[in-house]
Amino acid sequence: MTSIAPSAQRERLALLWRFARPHRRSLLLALLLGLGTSASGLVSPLATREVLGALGTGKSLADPVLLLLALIVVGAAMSWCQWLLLGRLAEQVVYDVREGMIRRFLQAKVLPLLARPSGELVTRVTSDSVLLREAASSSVIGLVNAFILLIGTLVLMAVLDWVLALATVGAIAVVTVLFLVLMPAIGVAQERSQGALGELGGELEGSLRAIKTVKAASAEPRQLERLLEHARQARAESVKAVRREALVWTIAWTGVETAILIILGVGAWRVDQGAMDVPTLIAFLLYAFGLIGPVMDLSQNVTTLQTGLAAAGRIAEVESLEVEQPPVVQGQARRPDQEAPIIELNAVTARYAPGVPPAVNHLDLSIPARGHVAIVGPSGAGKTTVFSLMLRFLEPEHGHLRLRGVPYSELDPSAVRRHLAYVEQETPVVPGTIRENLLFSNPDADEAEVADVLRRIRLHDKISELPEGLDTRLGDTTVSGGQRQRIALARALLARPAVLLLDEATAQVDGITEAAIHDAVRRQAEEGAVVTIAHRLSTVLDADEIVVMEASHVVARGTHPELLESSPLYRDLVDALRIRDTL
Ligand SMILES: Nc1ncnc2c1ncn2[C@@H]1O[C@H](COP(=O)(O)OP(=O)(O)OP(=O)(O)O)[C@@H](O)[C@H]1O
Repeated sequence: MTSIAPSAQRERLALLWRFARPHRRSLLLALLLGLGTSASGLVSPLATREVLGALGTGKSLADPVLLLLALIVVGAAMSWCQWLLLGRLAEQVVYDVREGMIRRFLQAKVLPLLARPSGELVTRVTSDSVLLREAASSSVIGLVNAFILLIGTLVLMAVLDWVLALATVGAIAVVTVLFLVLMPAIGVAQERSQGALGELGGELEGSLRAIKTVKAASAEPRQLERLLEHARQARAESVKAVRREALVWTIAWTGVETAILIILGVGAWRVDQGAMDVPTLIAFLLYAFGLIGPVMDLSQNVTTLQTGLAAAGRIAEVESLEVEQPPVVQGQARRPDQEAPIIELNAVTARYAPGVPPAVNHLDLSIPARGHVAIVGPSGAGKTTVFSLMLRFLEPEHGHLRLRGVPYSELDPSAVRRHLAYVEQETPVVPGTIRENLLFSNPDADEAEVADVLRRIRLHDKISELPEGLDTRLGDTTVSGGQRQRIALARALLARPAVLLLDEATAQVDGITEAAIHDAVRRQAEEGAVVTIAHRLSTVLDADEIVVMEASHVVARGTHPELLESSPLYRDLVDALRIRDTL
């Protein structure tokens, strides 16, 4: 039988407690209410005995009957309050867990985050958090409550008749041992099921994003099979958990039934012997039936706790995502040097994982505060890596980057990024309207600025024609690739960046988009710095300096005419661009 290591169990219990701890006052109150409800339940059989004992003796029944009624009302009121309290608390726990995970995602280092399927991460926020809900709130209370109720019932049973009580304890001890043996496997199966569900989420999200490719490749049946395989795995593991749960429940139920039968048999014998009266036997039987509640509660809550522990493990994994750290600066922070290049890379070496070849190697690059630097090079040369370094998605292994002379290591990642605007090659739109997309990097830009930038990228008329104008909602497919690029460029320009980083699309763009990008780059280069990863001849020709990269090194730099003279690789690249541009 597979089981979770006890140390991991303890860690997860500690984690569960961490989620519950901020609410310990509410938990304590809920526990007290639960105990109150249980106490009123425990007194009821004794009051019943009084009622039964008074029968035929001529004593008034009013007092014990009123007591019984009062116990029922008070018990019900306390149980209602506890329900509300725990329900609210459970939702708060779910919210806290979700908030923690969402924060972690947004603060995490970019590349490790991107390395994980996003759909899989989403399921941790949406579904694992729900599984934690009951575990971190009602199940703990339920366990304590049921345990106390169980002990209380057994004590009162012992007060009534210790021989019968001993027989009951024997039956319960057998059930408890079976419980402890069977329980951990439920947690394992639950965790595997949640894991398979997470993988399904990741794969499904990827498949939906690439749905055009899936259909164009007529790969629906294969993709369906892959997706359903994950769903089947989730089902198989859940069925395993259900089988265990069914066994546990059946054992619990049979244990209680057996205990009742034993009580009935032994009790009848003791009444027959004159060692016990009938009202006491009835009260005892009421307690025995009353045991069903706590025993079932115990098994239910232990199951919930196991599920919660499995979810806590998956949630804890999210916490292992490294976050971007602010720098540790000793002494006075260095002041920017206005004369220094806006960005400088000195002897920078970086790799994506230990042991793999460096993606850039001993790289020197200086970006002046004004002008346009184009980076060209064959695929895999390291061009995008240079951008990732500038944006601090990747940290160098050796060497330094500087922003206006201040080492990156002394700056907060967000302080660096405030000076940069980045237009990705795929130019994703963010969820929301065109306006929200445009104002994404500078929410304070006013209407006039927005209109000016839209004119510059030749989208003003197009957007004005839309019935909802700037408030039109954008989806990945509602705008053309060229329009998406222009929106992304407008978003970057509105941020009024010191450096515009533009990763040009490799796909053909329409004439309007090409001209719009060209004009925007030229104008931006007059006011600030532009660095492009150039895939178009017009962009290369426009650059003040061209940097040629090959196999993680800079192999040549200069102007277009200089490089045509000096660099055979550059000549080949330009020929390839020329051929592509004329296609
Ligand atoms: N996230 C990543 N994880 C691991 N390796 C990566 C990652 N991104 C890039 N690489 C590797 O680093 C090297 C440089 O890649 P980079 O993306 O910088 O090249 P590029 O010149 O931009 O190529 P392209 O023009 O095809 O985009 C390649 O060998 C690539 O396989």
